[in-house]
Amino acid sequence: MRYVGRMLGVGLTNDRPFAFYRLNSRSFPNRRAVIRGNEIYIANQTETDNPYVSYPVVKLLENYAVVSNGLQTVFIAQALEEESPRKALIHVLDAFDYERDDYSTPRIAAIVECGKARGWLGFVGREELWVKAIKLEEGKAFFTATYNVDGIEELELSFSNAEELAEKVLRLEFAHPVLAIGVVEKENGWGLAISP
Ligand SMILES: NC(=O)c1ncn([C@@H]2O[C@H](COP(=O)(O)O)[C@@H](O)[C@H]2O)c1NC=O
Repeated sequence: MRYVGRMLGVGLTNDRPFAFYRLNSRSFPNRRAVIRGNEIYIANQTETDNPYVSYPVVKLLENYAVVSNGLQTVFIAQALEEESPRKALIHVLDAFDYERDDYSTPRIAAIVECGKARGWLGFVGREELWVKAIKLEEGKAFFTATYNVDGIEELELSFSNAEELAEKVLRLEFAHPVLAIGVVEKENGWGLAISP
């Protein structure tokens, strides 16, 4: 089974944008996701000095939802107060750059906007930095990942709420699943769910 490390995506269902995150991990499988107000944190449960395994993974703003695999989540959210999603991703991913670990693990990020059939994905690795605005299509998701995904891939996803999205994402066939998070635009804001 393919190992993609951390993966995140954006999509559209029932005319509303959604985003998801799936944490796959070979080295640090003992992790939890914790909702605190309008943010979700990944908390590693074992003793380590690795600085990359506990981090804010989701931040919700009134009009945007930001998802990423590291500390950049909060900086992207902050940049969105002044800049477009495209500029926010370019500036923050360029500033943070890839992780200085044994794998030069890329930093990845996604943004969706309330009421818009548009999403943004970004990636910074050792060899490349890219940001793409994506026209979302009903029933489809577009995702990227830290390892073994070339750019952006598509998959079919249909669900009726954030819980079901998180469950379906966790069932996708990629190796070493730990947890999944669903973020869905609702009538009055964002819905969040974590699986398991
Ligand atoms: N964000 C994360 O959840 C995360 N988990 C692991 N990493 C980094 O990636 C390295 C490889 O981890 P793994 O073997 O679990 O794929 C880890 O040593 C760590 O530096 C992460 N950094 C980026 O994805």
